[in-house]
Amino acid sequence: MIALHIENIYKKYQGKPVVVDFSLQVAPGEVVALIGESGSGKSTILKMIAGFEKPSAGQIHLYGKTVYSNEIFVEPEQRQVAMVFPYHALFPHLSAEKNIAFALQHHNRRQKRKIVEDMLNLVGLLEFRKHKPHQLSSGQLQRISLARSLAIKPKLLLLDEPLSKLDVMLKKYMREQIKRIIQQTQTTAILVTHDKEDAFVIADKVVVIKDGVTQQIDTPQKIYTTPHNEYVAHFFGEVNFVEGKKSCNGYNTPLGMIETLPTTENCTVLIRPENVEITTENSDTIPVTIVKTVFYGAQQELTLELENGKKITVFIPQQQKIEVGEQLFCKLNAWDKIFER
Ligand SMILES: Nc1ncnc2c1ncn2[C@@H]1O[C@H](COP(=O)(O)OP(=O)(O)OP(=O)(O)O)[C@@H](O)[C@H]1O
Repeated sequence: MIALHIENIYKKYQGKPVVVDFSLQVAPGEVVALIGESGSGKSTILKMIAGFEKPSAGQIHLYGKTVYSNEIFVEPEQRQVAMVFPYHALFPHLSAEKNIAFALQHHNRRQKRKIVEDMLNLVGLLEFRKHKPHQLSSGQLQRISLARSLAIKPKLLLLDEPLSKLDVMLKKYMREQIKRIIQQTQTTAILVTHDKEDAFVIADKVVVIKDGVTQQIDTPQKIYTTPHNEYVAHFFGEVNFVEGKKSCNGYNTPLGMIETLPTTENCTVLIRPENVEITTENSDTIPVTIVKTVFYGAQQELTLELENGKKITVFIPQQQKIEVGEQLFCKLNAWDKIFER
């Protein structure tokens, strides 16, 4: 059984395509993150799943039932889909428990009390049940909002940038809380984010979108280690690209020989900053000049200039003392991916 099956949906606004031939299958209990730059069409996809927007073409099925096609449009309230927004959107005059109970219009009092208590326990806020929104912190508000969405046992939970308004420390904590709560309730969920850590920590599967077009659908590990293209590689952190030319036992690059079986004349090699080492050793190494250093706490980021003028970014431990202007050497410890051309 597939929980959510999206087939080739398109969306245009004023003639401009914002979602192009988007397809996705989500298994029950799976958590999928849609990630992309601002304006890439993520929220539009979420709105089409919820039924707040109609696709220009394509089909959407929820647990085998078609909720959108040329002939069919199931209203949002009939889809059993819940949505969590970055702004918690709780009623300010109602307590936490009443906000959660509000979603449970079709239950009797006893059922309501039980579900509300279960939900407050789930999000770890039972003792705050009588608090009104203004008496709760941002993280607590977001957890109550999640509890309210989950109270109706939705077939699908849609999370639109739920952590974007939180500070860094709270974001990290809430990421883990959301993951735990979703796992514990075995909820099928789609998360929209532009933060790679949200996607990597919370999701089982990540969809990278650029200008409405899917670039890759994969596990977080595969997205990071085997990106389909240079855009995906770039999106998930600092990367270097160097040009390679075919030679008898690999590709020749400005960072040395990459030993592999060359299949094309030219290639671009993806090298992550952690795979380049700085050394004073001048044999089997490449001479470089340090042109920039940036302190990031546990590590520092260096910009190196090769003899041909090409600049490379590397990360080194904070303890290694290196100054701008120093002439040193670098060594390639590993390469990440070859894009053949
Ligand atoms: N109702 C609308 N009418 C016209 N254009 C719209 C409408 N809603 C969204 N758009 C446009 O569609 C494109 C995709 O918007 P969308 O909100 O889906 O992107 P997003 O990836 O979610 O961005 P963000 O991360 O900033 O929320 C944008 O160019 C946006 O301006």
